[in-house]
Amino acid sequence: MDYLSDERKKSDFDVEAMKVAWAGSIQEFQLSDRMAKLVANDPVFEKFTRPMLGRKELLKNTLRKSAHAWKLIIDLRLSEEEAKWLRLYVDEPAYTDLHWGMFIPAIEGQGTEEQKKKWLPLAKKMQIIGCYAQTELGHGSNVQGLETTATFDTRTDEFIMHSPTLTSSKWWPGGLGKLSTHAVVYARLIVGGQFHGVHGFIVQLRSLEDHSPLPGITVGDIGLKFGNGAYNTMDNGVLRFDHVRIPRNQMLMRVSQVTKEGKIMQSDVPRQLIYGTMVYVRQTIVADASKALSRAVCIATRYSAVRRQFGSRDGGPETQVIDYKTQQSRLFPLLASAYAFRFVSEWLKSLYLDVKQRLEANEFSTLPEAHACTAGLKSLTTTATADGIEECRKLCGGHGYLVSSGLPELFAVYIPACTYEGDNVVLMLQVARFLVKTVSELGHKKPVGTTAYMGRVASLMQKNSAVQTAEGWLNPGAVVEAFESRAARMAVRCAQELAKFGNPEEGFAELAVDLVEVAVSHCQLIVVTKFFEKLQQDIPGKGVKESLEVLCYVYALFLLHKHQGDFLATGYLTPKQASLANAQLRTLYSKVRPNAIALVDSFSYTDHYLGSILGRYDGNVYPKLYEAAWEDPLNDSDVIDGFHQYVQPILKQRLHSAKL
Ligand SMILES: CCCCCCCCCCCCCCCCCC(=O)SCCNC(=O)CCNC(=O)[C@H](O)C(C)(C)COP(=O)(O)OP(=O)(O)OC[C@H]1O[C@@H](n2cnc3c(N)ncnc32)[C@H](O)[C@@H]1OP(=O)(O)O
Ligand SMILES: Cc1cc2nc3c(=O)[nH]c(=O)nc-3n(C[C@H](O)[C@H](O)[C@H](O)COP(=O)(O)OP(=O)(O)OC[C@H]3O[C@@H](n4cnc5c(N)ncnc54)[C@H](O)[C@@H]3O)c2cc1C
Repeated sequence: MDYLSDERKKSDFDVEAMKVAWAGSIQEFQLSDRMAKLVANDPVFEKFTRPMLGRKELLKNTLRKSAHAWKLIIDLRLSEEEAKWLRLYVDEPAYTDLHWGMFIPAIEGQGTEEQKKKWLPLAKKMQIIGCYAQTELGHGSNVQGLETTATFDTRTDEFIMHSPTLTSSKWWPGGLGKLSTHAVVYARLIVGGQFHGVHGFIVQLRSLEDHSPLPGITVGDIGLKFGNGAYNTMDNGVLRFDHVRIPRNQMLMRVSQVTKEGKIMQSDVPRQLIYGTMVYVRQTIVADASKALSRAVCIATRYSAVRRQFGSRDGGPETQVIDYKTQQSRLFPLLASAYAFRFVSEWLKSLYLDVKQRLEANEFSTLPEAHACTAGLKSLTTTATADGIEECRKLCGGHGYLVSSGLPELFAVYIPACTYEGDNVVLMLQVARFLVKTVSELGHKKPVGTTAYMGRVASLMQKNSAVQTAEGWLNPGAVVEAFESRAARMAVRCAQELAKFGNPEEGFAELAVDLVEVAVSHCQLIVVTKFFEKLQQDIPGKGVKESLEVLCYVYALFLLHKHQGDFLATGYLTPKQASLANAQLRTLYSKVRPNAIALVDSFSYTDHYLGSILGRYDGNVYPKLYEAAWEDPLNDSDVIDGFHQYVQPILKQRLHSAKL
């Protein structure tokens, strides 16, 4: 029985067409759908018991799933795209993520043609397993502060990899702890006693015969992480080198080369390319944010339609909690954010592919913008998603706290995204630097791309909002101009404050909090703009574009309401205009309400992928929750192990003293 069928009948758009809009194209939808079903129907990929497994059992289970996934990739001759979808739906972090997601891209981006020819075939056939060993016990954010050394020995034509201090121990790399045979290790290049910056080196860590660590290498797992199951399926590791020698040609040499004689040769490739793998991964993390948030929102929306509380005076049905305005004001902006992040990630992927092509042709002019966009959007979307998943847990009341709701594990697995691949504050400060530089160059350099609006800074500083009515806010021009003016005014004001400092670095440190706010406002502008640009495209299907339009306004006006202090303080909006935006937001929530279930159905998630009793497609929540309780190992027997030893004596003592 479908307990949500009445809800599904309320929607006024074509859900199948929306599924295609969400996926990006019919081909992408079919591909994703095929992989989702393949995983859901395969018992090896069962995941309900995962949070109850001990660490060793858990990791072994992950290895079994990874091996099975690899066998499917080979046997079914899956394409790279299909393999990515398969990985998504298997839904379990594993050492293979870092192998495919960072080790291989690092070699592709920073290796010479010769190096790529040697290492990539081995890696792509998984004849070696690699990880990305950058972070150390003492430094993660400050990459230039890494302490591991790679000292060139001209006599033997080798680098000596060494960990000179405790804090130089590599710490955190996924896949390093127990599985990797190789790593791209980031270390200080020392030639002729001189430091020449941090570079990547391919280092073999374990024997390809018996997997034991090679001489001079100490390697292991760093221990349990937050939550049950969750990211504990990953062997994040610690690694130390004791004067380990590697051949010279294992330094990744696309950016700088070291000759046999110990000469450093700089190519015309900018140094920043050493950070290139991070640009790639940050871009994929934005896409992952929309997936994680949409998943949490799907659970919370379906459950909010099933759950009833209060409101019945005559014995009739109580109110569905989704009908409370407060519930809508917390849930619908998250639903809109999931769609907004999906579309901005689509745009970011195209920006990245363009930059990648240019980099391959040694054209580097767009790298700074790509860095600012990937860093900023990674930071913005992961922060909102982590907070959003927790909000979804609260939207599900007490039952949201049960592991069977799927939300605790989703939260635990997701939150490190705010830290890995760059701490979110550190990344926003990178965006701020880029914006300050853009403002300082306005006189002689025309800003392009996502900062093009800065070119109209004079008019953005003068013109105020013309909105007079709540309906006036349903105008893309009015909304985008509001976000542009806020971002431009905040950036200019910050640049003026910075100019008061004699030492710019001192000013940057002192004004860091304001600078982060400027960066956030710029990134929100990007997301809002890209959502409106998406709506300019041909989006087929009855009512699909109209529903997306409503979500786009919800996203933008929710942000405007949340940050109205900025809009008011910059003088672009009057308090009346801000309250008109809020009134419009309430109207928009009423428009979302009948479509809410259909909008989450459009994600096309299987019950397996959602992994949530509260988010079941059929809404059959209560019987399934009740059933699941009895499957808990504690309910295997009526009297629990330990009772006779530890509890009964206390009870008996009470009986004894009661008699007294
Ligand atoms: C087939 C199967 C498929 C399977 C698929 C599986 C998919 C799985 C996906 C992968 C899963 C991933 C799981 C996550 C794992 C986490 C891994 C990590 O955390 S790894 C560890 C991650 N660790 C971190 O993220 C560390 C974070 N820290 C950093 O990135 C840096 O230290 C820093 C940026 C903060 C400072 O840098 P620093 O050099 O000290 O100082 P400055 O600030 O002065 O910058 C100098 C100049 O460089 C510029 N620039 C900077 N960055 C970039 C860039 N990326 N680019 C370009 N440019 C960049 C900057 O703009 C400036 O330019 P200019 O003004 O001179 O023109
Ligand atoms: C689950 C997980 C997986 C990971 N996987 C890998 C991996 O595969 N490979 C790898 O190399 N690394 C990996 N990492 C490490 C990760 O990339 C780093 O933890 C991350 O870059 C943050 O660096 P940090 O730990 O040094 O934080 P810190 O920089 O020490 O951050 C601590 C606090 O200081 C603040 N802070 C730091 N610098 C500044 C500044 N300049 N201005 C203002 N505030 C600042 C931060 O905002 C934060 O609040 C992983 C981490 C996690 C949690």
